[in-house]
Amino acid sequence: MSATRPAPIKLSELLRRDVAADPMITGVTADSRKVAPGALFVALPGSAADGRAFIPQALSQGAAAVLAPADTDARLAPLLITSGDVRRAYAIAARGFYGAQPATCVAVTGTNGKTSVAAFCRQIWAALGLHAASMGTLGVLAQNGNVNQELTGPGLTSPDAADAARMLADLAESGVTHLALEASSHGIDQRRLDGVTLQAAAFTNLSQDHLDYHGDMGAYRAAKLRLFETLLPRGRTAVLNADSDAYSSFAAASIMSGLGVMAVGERGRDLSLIGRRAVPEGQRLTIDVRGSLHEVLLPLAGAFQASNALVAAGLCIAAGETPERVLAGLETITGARGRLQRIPGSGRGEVYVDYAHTPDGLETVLKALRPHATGRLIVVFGAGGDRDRAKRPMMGEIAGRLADVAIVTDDNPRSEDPAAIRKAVRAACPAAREIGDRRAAIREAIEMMGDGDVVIIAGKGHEQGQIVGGITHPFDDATEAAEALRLHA
Ligand SMILES: CC(=O)N[C@H]1[C@@H](OP(=O)(O)OP(=O)(O)OC[C@H]2O[C@@H](n3ccc(=O)[nH]c3=O)[C@H](O)[C@@H]2O)O[C@H](CO)[C@@H](O)[C@@H]1O[C@H](C)C(=O)N[C@@H](C)C(=O)N[C@H](CCC(=O)O)C(=O)O
Ligand SMILES: Nc1ncnc2c1ncn2[C@@H]1O[C@H](COP(=O)(O)OP(=O)(O)OP(=O)(O)O)[C@@H](O)[C@H]1O
Ligand SMILES: N[C@H](CCC[C@H](N)C(=O)O)C(=O)O
Ligand SMILES: [Mg+2]
Repeated sequence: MSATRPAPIKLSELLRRDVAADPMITGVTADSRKVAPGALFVALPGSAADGRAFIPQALSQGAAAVLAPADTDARLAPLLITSGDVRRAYAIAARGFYGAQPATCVAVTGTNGKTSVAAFCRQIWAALGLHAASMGTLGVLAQNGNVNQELTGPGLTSPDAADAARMLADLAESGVTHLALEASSHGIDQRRLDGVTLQAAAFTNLSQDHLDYHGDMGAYRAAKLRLFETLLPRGRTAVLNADSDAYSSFAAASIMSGLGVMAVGERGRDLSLIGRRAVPEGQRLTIDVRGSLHEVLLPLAGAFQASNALVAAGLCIAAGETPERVLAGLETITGARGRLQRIPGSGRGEVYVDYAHTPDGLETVLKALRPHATGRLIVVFGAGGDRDRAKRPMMGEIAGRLADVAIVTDDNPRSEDPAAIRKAVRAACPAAREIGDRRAAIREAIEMMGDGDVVIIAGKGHEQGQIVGGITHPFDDATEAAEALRLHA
């Protein structure tokens, strides 16, 4: 991606407050290793380290000023500015420094479906002739007509605030006018997107994930609600999936925050899904847009993709496009990489790679594929290390109940003992097979696949590595599945 080099700006202008001295600031970063002369270093207390420990390093590398939490010792830096919400101050300063952003930015939050919704928005806008982009788990993808460009590769779902501000400025400079961002609960909680001006925001669903970070579902929901309560300016539109159990709390919070609510889904009153029929090319949707009926051929399978499609359509409408044009755009979309991705190459059954890594995601994808299996439904899955442990038996129970054959394998054990993770998963599906080596597990599933069987390889989707200890070993489910299909042709 082209590196935007904004002009230096006075510290007082950047922070919009009086300061003891007013140097010209040449960069904004929360990482001491990236400090260049003239930078504003933002010292953030984090989960693994306290950024204040790196103030001496930042100063020695030429930091012109330091922004830090309110309780920071003033003697730590010659020019120290404090803030009661230093992460928010960081995001706003980064935005101020980099300046530009695409004119229309929308954000989507929810446990599952963010990547899909962001990808759908980008494609709908591109189908309407707009220069569009998406930013999230798959990186930054830009689309202008039929030209697709991967500007950055997969990384955090919501990037660090300074990275996000720089990428938004780069996108604006390259002519992108419409951007859909994924807002992860970590990202919202850590204020990574507080500098982005949003035209609309959406919510897909809320189910269990990330309790290792948030502690309980109330705190997890509160993080997601912050997108509507704090980040989306009053008067704008919250696009909410009315089929989610959490809909009413998101609708109430949005109304209390002075937002308009666009309710979408089978129970949605604004974009209402009144009919859905599977066809070989995907599914035919009948959508009621405030009294006018529209037929849409969505070229994707699965009820959850219809739900994501409605949320994406709602966002594009809330951001200014007409329903007719947006619904026509839906007919052109393709699925996001690694989300219910069909791997070609078998005359016997069907093989899919999918990113289901939560209980609800796994249940949803198994239910979506069941109608495709005239034979058995075979699932290969695991659970991530250093992540929410309560998910493990829940995912095991779901696989045991909804699949005919479940194979428990490894999915990024990280610092944990892989066998212990598999044991926790299998506690709820004792009949499952256990094959720790993911390649062997995939080969076993494909070897046993017979006519009419469907194999689903869940959990890693687009990921290109298996993280064991601190090492990422190259690994790609789609490549492995294709190779296994070749071996067992
Ligand atoms: C728990 C978590 O979210 N951590 C993220 C967070 O780290 P942190 O603030 O806790 O940072 P830390 O490592 O404790 O360090 C504190 C501060 O010291 C600074 N530092 C550190 C070392 C040094 O030498 N110099 C220095 O200045 C760091 O830059 C940081 O500002 O901020 C960092 C910078 O933005 C992130 O890289 C880091 O992501 C870690 C690697 C991570 O794995 N995050 C995952 C859990 C995550 O955020 N996932 C979400 C959700 C995915 C989903 O949707 O399911 C995502 O948005 O991707
Ligand atoms: N609306 C939905 N409801 C339930 N499950 C879904 C939905 N959309 C997608 N999924 C499942 O969740 C998986 C992840 O989908 P997607 O990547 O779009 O979600 P995400 O919210 O971006 O995830 P992450 O938090 O990891 O970024 C999919 O592969 C699918 O199995
Ligand atoms: N954004 C999610 C992705 C999980 C993907 C799965 N493969 C795993 O490693 O658990 C997380 O970081 O929790
Ligand atoms: Mg995502």
